[in-house]
Amino acid sequence: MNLGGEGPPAEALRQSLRALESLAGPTLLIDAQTRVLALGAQASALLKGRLKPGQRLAEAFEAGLAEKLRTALRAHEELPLASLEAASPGAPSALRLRATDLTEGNRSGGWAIHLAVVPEDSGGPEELFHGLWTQEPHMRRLFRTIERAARSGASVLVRGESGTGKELTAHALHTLSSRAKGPFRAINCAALSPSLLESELFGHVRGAFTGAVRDSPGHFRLAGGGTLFLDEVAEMPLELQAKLLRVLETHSVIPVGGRESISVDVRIVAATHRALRREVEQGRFRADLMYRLRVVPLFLPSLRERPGDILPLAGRFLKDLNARGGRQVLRFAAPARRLLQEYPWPGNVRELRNVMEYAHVMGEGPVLSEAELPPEFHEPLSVGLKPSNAGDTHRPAIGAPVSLDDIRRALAQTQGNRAKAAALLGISRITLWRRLRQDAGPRG
Ligand SMILES: Nc1ncnc2c1ncn2[C@@H]1O[C@H](COP(=O)(O)OP(=O)(O)OP(=O)(O)O)[C@@H](O)[C@H]1O
Repeated sequence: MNLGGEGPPAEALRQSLRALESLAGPTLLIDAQTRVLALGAQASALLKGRLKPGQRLAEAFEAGLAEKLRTALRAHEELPLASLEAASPGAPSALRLRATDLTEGNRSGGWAIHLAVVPEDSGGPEELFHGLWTQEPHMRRLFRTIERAARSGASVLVRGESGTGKELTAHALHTLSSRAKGPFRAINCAALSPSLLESELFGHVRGAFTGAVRDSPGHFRLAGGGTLFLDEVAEMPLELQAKLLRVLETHSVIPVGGRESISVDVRIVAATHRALRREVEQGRFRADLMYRLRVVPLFLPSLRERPGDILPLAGRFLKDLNARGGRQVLRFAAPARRLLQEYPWPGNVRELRNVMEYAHVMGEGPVLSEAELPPEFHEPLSVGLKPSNAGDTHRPAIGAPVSLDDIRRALAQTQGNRAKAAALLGISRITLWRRLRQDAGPRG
């Protein structure tokens, strides 16, 4: 086994792998080029010796899976980043892969890949948990983690793409906590200008700025005894991050324009679609605040990563729509099922609900056909919505000009929400607005 000159001694590595396997199950380590560095005994047995150190993943798995895996690995997630299912050749079951990025700073460390066998029919028992429905075992395990985190009272950071249920999760954490009788307040840090966000969060005193005609308590005080949900926390400007950290450390706020600090008793649940660790590395987020917020990190998988949930969830939304009267949809036509299953769902469950509403209204009769699905289902993937992978694939390189196409894609992905689209692209709302106006200019 050649691990290169700098690697750990083979025996130490074998021991680490043994330990890893006893904690996380079958595990293998690969380098940045997806070449296998080492396999644990469990992984080796599971793969029936098909994969050997030195081999690339593509040599052991069918081409489609190797490509999917590479795409997921390139996305550079900090937590279990992808569950990829594929028929493992020669076996009646499917293999699920979860990868953890081992990169430290600029030094690419490759990935640890954890393997699990899932039965061909992975549809396990279903569960509806505080508005979140699933039949995916991984999601059900997440629900148990939410229950435990709720009881602990620790700060929770929820990570997931738009529409994956971050706010529902925050609400569940509140409802299941000892603060359930207190208020639940939510604020979207991407939707407000920095000064408005500051006064909305921390409050202001009368006369603090033009228009401040009376004192305002701010969300921290309004959420007293309860939970404050800070959505899209990564979009918070650095100076406000410093102020937020101070509030969390001192348990007190000083309203804008005020002198007195006022004590507050609030549990924070924060959410973001970004990898906070990467934001910290790039100087956009304070490391001390990240550690403060992510005492318990929770990762909500995208709908693409739990394809078994797509059709049952679509069916549930249709049932709700049928119950309103009017059209009664009883089943999907086979091509519609296929399109729903293959679509990348950049807007996740929220988008699925909207698509079902559209189709329910647009069509007639008991069978929902592919023609009733919205236009994006009939465009080639290259011009339609691509999987967003936490939105970051649509973010142009820093300093690169943002094209109108980038803006259109981001707007489609955020269902027309300009603040979120601008945040996704890493530009200000004003720049986004100007760019759209420039485009509209010649036409009127
Ligand atoms: N697992 C799920 N089961 C049923 N409905 C879901 C599920 N996940 C999300 N939804 C639906 O999607 C909607 C959006 O959920 P939520 O607001 O929690 O997402 P979010 O991740 O906070 O989105 P955003 O980041 O865009 O604010 C919910 O109102 C609900 O209808």
